[in-house]
Amino acid sequence: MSLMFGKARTCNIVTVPEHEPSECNIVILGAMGSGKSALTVKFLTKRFISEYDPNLEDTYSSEEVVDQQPFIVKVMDTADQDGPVNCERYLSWANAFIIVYSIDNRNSFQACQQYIETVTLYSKGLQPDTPVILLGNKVDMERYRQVSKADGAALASRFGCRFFEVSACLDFLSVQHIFHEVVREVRRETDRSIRPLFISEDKSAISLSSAPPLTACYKELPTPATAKLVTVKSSRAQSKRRAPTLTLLKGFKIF
Ligand SMILES: Nc1nc2c(ncn2[C@@H]2O[C@H](COP(=O)(O)OP(=O)(O)OP(=O)(O)O)[C@@H](O)[C@H]2O)c(=O)[nH]1
Repeated sequence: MSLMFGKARTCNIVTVPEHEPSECNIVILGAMGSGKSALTVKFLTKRFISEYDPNLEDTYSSEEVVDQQPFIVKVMDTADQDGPVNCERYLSWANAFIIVYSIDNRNSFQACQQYIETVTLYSKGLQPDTPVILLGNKVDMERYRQVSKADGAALASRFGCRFFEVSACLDFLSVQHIFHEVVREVRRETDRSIRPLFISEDKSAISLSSAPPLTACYKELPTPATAKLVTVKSSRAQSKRRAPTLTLLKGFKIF
């Protein structure tokens, strides 16, 4: 078991028995209203939510197949109210971060910088590296765009992050593609950190290409709610919104 809090991250690299999926913990960060929950639910259920409980924060789990390899993807949909505070709960748990802003809200973009700085500072020097993906959401709101694609790309490149734009309310495959790209990044980083080149006696380099599949670093807490059929285990507060909607999966109200 590795520690949940504190900077010293123990990397439990374990050999995965054949047929057992690897695990990948993804944390979604960003300003309130940027679309973190909508993206999470779209990925898990292929559906777009337009009303939700902004105080809910939980972790969901979904079985995914990425490049013919099974993964258990755990997604923590965070609910920070005022930027990155009390980040310990996710920093040491994450294998990757998706930092979301809304392209029609400049403030949400500015908030991303703080998140990127926080997570990159934390991850500096850790092995494997923790990929960070910057994601401009709500491209369906092009008319109201306040953050150009070039601005998004520039911020991402400043911190060495991948960058995408998407809409949680448009096609599912684009959203799924981003989550799968995150899994690929994590797998690449994990492979890079656990498959060093060995110099044999005759000085020729051989890689461990025949090594069995290995998991990403998986930290045991927090316990995820099981998803695909998502369940929500906890609420930090009662919902502020009381629209007459079908309440499905507890927190998420899907029209
Ligand atoms: N037009 C449009 N609206 C979106 C999109 N994604 C989310 N929304 C809407 O934006 C609002 C905020 O979305 P959420 O997913 O709840 O945002 P959040 O980042 O989880 O917000 P907090 O829980 O408050 O941190 C909701 O009204 C959503 O319906 C999108 O891609 N396009």
